[in-house]
Amino acid sequence: MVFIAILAITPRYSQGIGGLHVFALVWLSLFACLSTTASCDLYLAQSTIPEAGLGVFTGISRNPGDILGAGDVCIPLLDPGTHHDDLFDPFDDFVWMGEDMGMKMEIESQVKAFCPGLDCAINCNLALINVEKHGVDFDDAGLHRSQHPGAGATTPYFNSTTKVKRRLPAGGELFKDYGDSWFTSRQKFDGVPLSDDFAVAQNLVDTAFNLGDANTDRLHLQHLFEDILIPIGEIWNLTTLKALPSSFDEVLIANREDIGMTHQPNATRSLEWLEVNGKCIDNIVPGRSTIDGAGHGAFASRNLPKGTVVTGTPLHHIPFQDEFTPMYRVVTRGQKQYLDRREVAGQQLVLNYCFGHPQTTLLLCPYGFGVNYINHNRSKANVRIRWAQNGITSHDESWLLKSPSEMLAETGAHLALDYIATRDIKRGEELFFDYGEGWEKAWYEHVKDWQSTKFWSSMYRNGRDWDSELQKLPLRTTLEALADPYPQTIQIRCHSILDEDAWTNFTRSVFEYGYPCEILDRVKGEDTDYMYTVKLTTEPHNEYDTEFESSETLVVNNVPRDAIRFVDIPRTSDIHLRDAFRQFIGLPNELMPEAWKNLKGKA
Ligand SMILES: C[S@@+](CC[C@H](N)C(=O)[O-])C[C@H]1O[C@@H](n2cnc3c(N)ncnc32)[C@H](O)[C@@H]1O
Repeated sequence: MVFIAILAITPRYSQGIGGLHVFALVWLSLFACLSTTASCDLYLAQSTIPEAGLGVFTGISRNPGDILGAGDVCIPLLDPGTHHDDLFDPFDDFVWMGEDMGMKMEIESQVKAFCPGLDCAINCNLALINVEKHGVDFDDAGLHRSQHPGAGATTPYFNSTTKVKRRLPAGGELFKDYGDSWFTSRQKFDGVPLSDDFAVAQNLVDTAFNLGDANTDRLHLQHLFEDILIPIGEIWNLTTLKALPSSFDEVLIANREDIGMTHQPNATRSLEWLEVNGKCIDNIVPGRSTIDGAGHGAFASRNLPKGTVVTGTPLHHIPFQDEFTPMYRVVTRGQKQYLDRREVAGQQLVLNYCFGHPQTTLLLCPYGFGVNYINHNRSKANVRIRWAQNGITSHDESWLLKSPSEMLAETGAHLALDYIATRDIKRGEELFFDYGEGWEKAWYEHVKDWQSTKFWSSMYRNGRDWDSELQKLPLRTTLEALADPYPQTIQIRCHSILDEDAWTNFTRSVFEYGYPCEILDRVKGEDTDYMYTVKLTTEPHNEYDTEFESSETLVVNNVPRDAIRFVDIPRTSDIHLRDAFRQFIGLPNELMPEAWKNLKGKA
């Protein structure tokens, strides 16, 4: 997403071929790619949008509804704007609202979601949105805080997938909608057409064609577009005019299909080009690790002969780790909570997913596909890492000569790693690499220290587990809960659609949160489940929710159980555990450049 859409300067394909032929040629050339067998279903390669960095391409044609990608992790970044100095945020252009990834209840303030893989690498082209976010699952991989030293050390938000919205030819670049505000909030995109501009331009094309018989009036139409509207668009800096097709051939395509299709040729690369210049990114599927307590792991999706580049990953650079990963203590004064910046209470979970080295302050966080699932195992290691080839997947060798301070000025990916199979790997085998001696030592020490405290939390269950376990039991009223309370880590929330005649049930998706509510009463009909009377407190206007200006209390009757759910209280989930394991992955000594060693002699 430093990978950016710069629609205004996207070059158009050449003009001057007869309209209908152009249309046929477009599709012929797009689907000619199909005759070549792709060895890979998804590639990472230079975007077709100029200056937009990397992009993701499909190796096969896709239809609406197809699910792409094996599903990557999503890592919560807790209140990052508060915990770290705002001077440098390497993740800024690469994160989603935590709320959209099911993370809203992690803390009461802002949570952002760092979702490597497709979520990080797909660019936005507002004229040709062809994919959308499909969903994230929640699964703590069976790591219970009373039994596993690994509880809270891995993200439970995983399997983040992407769905196809419109037909894609083999070789087509994927584009997701970042929303108009992503463009309007960045000065460099001033004058870029927004989604409404494309809608109006499409309407203009369709209206012009509807004015008369397209065959008899064709010359008039051609004149209208070529001699009037397109030149006016070049003179006047109107975004709607810029959204119009740039030739009459394209107008014909826009009328026959839609404006998006006029952008498809420029957004498509040949499979031969992708094989040479891209990196295959679908060799990995996630699953529960075969290592007890390690959470999820990465598995080979196909046989991978020794020497195969299993995957490649660009890296976010954090020049000074201490300015990004520490989390400060939260102090409560009256009704308000403050961060005490004098006391570091822990580290952001993302640390466990990044590479570091004791001799440098630099942290490198991979956002490639599936790489964040690969666990440590020295004896069973079947992949190793090496620097990517210069110029491929954003790797710039000159960055191996820069000091961490010199990296401060720039965000975006400038370094990249390849993961190489060190032996033949069979489809379905778990992938491992060596995180290094430092990591292993830290892990064993953590396991040793952790064991003494494991009994205190044996009763803990997260809100989602409570919700499904108590699904069939009547909910306790507030009075009953005084005598028989629910655990202090959970709260009850009711669906936010308040119309009593149309109660909307929670779908159990991770994205719905509702409002805090109390159960005042319940009644059971003869043939019906319990219905509840609830007191619901709407949440005041905040950046996510514009419905209520201030908090209101409402009593609602006849609320079904499916419109009520248990949710974690903020800051109580496993990732907030004080003794959760935090340790970066060791960058091997042989990959560690001298220029980065700003802690040499101090460590
Ligand atoms: C890059 S993540 C690997 C993916 C992770 N297992 C997950 O579920 O998201 C690194 C973290 O995985 C866990 N891990 C990796 N290898 C492990 C091992 N051999 N034993 C225990 N935990 C391991 C640790 O919590 C580590 O900090």
